[in-house]
Amino acid sequence: MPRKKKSAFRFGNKKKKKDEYRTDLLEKADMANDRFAAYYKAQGILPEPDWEEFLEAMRRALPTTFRVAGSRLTAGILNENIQHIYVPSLSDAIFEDEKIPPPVQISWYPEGLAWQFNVPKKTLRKSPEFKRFHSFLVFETEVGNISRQEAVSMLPPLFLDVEPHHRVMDMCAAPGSKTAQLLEALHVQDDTTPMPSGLLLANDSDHKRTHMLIHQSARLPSPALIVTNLDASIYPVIKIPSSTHPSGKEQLLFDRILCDVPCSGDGTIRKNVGIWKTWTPMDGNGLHGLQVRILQRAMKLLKNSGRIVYSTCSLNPVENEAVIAEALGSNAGQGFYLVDVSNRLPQLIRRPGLTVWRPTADRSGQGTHESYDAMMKSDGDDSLKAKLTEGHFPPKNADELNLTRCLRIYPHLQDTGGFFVAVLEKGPLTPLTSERERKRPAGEVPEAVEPKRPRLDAGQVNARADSMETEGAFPVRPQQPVSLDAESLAIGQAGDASFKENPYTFLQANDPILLSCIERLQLTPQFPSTNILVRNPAGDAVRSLYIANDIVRDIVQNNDYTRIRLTSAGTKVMVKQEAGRGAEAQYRILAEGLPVVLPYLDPAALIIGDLASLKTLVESYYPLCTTFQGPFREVIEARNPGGYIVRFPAGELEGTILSHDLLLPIWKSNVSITLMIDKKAKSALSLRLYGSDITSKGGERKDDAKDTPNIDISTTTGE
Ligand SMILES: C[S@@+](CC[C@H](N)C(=O)[O-])C[C@H]1O[C@@H](n2cnc3c(N)ncnc32)[C@H](O)[C@@H]1O
Repeated sequence: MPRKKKSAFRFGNKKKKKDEYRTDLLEKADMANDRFAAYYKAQGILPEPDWEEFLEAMRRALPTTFRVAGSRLTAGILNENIQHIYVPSLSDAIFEDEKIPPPVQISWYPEGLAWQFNVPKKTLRKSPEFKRFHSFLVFETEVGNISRQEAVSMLPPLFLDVEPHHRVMDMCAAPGSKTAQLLEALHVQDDTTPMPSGLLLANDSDHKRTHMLIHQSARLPSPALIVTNLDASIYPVIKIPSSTHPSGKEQLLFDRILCDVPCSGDGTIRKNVGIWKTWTPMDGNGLHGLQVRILQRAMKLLKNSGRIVYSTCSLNPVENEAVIAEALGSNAGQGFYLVDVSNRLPQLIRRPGLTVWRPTADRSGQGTHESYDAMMKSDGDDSLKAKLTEGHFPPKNADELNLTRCLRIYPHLQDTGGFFVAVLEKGPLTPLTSERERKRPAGEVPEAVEPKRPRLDAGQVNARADSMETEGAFPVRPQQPVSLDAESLAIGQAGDASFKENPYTFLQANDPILLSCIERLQLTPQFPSTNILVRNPAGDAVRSLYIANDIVRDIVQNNDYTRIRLTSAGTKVMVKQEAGRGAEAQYRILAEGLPVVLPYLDPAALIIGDLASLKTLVESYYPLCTTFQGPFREVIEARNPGGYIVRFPAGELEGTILSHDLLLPIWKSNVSITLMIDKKAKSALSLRLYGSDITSKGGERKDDAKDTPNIDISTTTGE
């Protein structure tokens, strides 16, 4: 429940202005917690002179930050629009006699694609200069071209260095802001190769949240994406065909793994101000065990020479350096080490990881101990001592582990949230492990890699809120409990009957529906017919056809879908469309599936449009074919009812500039056509092209195209 706004007047005018940015006012005097102060001072996370500045920053509202997302081409165009149209138009903005600062680029984010601005929401909505920018942000966010994400939350994917051929796992992925970044990296060569050979396996143990993740990732539709719903700490072996043995299978190992683990989230206190009231050292203590097990599991799933990024939005060393140290300690001899990333993102101000810290099981934050032995020898309550393990404490070999290579980000350094990142790599095999590998018969899945049943932490763990949910994109409580119940722990080799999602089935390449689809849509012989899936128990081509790349197909075909709790695979590319009066239903290519299908579309199938026709299609929902002029009208009048792709060549008309060719799907009925993109995407396109939303609202018919079916142009996923 949002807190009731309290008056900010008692701070006087100057203070009031700063607090205007808050949506959830808690009086500044209440933004204090003795337990927090006692504990973090004892940890020595900062030099004493920095403490007040740090606390002051922790109490200020977080600036709005966003990232220009989506495909490289769209991102480039949008970023130029922000830089050359919106920023200049906002440079002299005055609101209530005060000059408002325009958005600025976040200095350390590559290619200037991330932005920060400190403007109260009220100003955004009321000031005319900001209103247009606000609409732009809203529409482009809706269509996935802009991701409102906390600046520090953008860091882990940057350190992961994902390439299009990598097999990547995002172990705790929901709601998916980092998954989106990883997908973008996987698709970075989309202009030439829209079907990357790599994989992104995004997982979350919370079923509801996996659906947020799917919704979120649908904004960058990918044939390389799989979503599963499992406990990452006991993630099962995924089998794929052996690369060396024709009929054998091998374990899927990953080149890159992101462990953005559940944490206490005290680094998000600037937006989750409720943490001020509730924080105790026990929040982090209780999560340490799960965090270690997730990281240890990731280490088992990593290829040699692979990379793991471990991150939290917590400042607590027990959730950070202690986890890294314990996981490295338990994998000694496996070639893991902390990577020195001090030369990466030079504009990012960071502090080194800690080598000493002082855990406590005392809720007051007092009674900290330098080591496990010291705690055990101390007077005090044994039941409290039992809450801490040796792993909560600094290891004796902290220097050897290079814990200072971890990154700590503090709010006062660059006006961000608090964050922790560690980059781990696995070097080449040690002689001992190489020997074991050599002895295993070719193609055999090693048994030892299946996770053991872990020791359970007492009670439940709290999943921390991440940027998207608290920024209002999803109505989820920030501290959602995730239970580690016996059932989820039992997922091993056997299927999971409690899993209720529909299975995916690949169509035969000679499936008659698929063949007729290929013929009607004029797809070339190179179209990957063996990579088309449907989602229903019978495996029938019902309403939607999905496409997956080869590695996704291998996973779906070689693993029981209930065992891996397969929640999503590949991306939807075609749907069956009712064709209206008397005509037969047929499949059409979805706008979001177009980038993947386009390379297989016979160029003769494309209709060439013009900028005047584009404007008509954007303005109205079902314009009659007779509304159009010239060659475009001739071509569409000659076509049978059905779905087509129109190429609008780059050009200029009456001040409207189309800088790149635009490809859009249309549906042609007997007498009218309609643009097959959803309303928000259409509004975003309109704003980009014409500077305002010229679309007719609500999709009412402005003509008498009575034969036009009511077309569902939503972009939701699922059958
Ligand atoms: C910090 S959030 C992840 C945020 C996400 N990476 C993003 O950028 O949007 C942690 C996530 O871990 C999930 N989680 C908690 N326990 C888990 C477990 N044992 N296995 C997998 N996911 C878990 C929670 O449901 C939550 O979505």
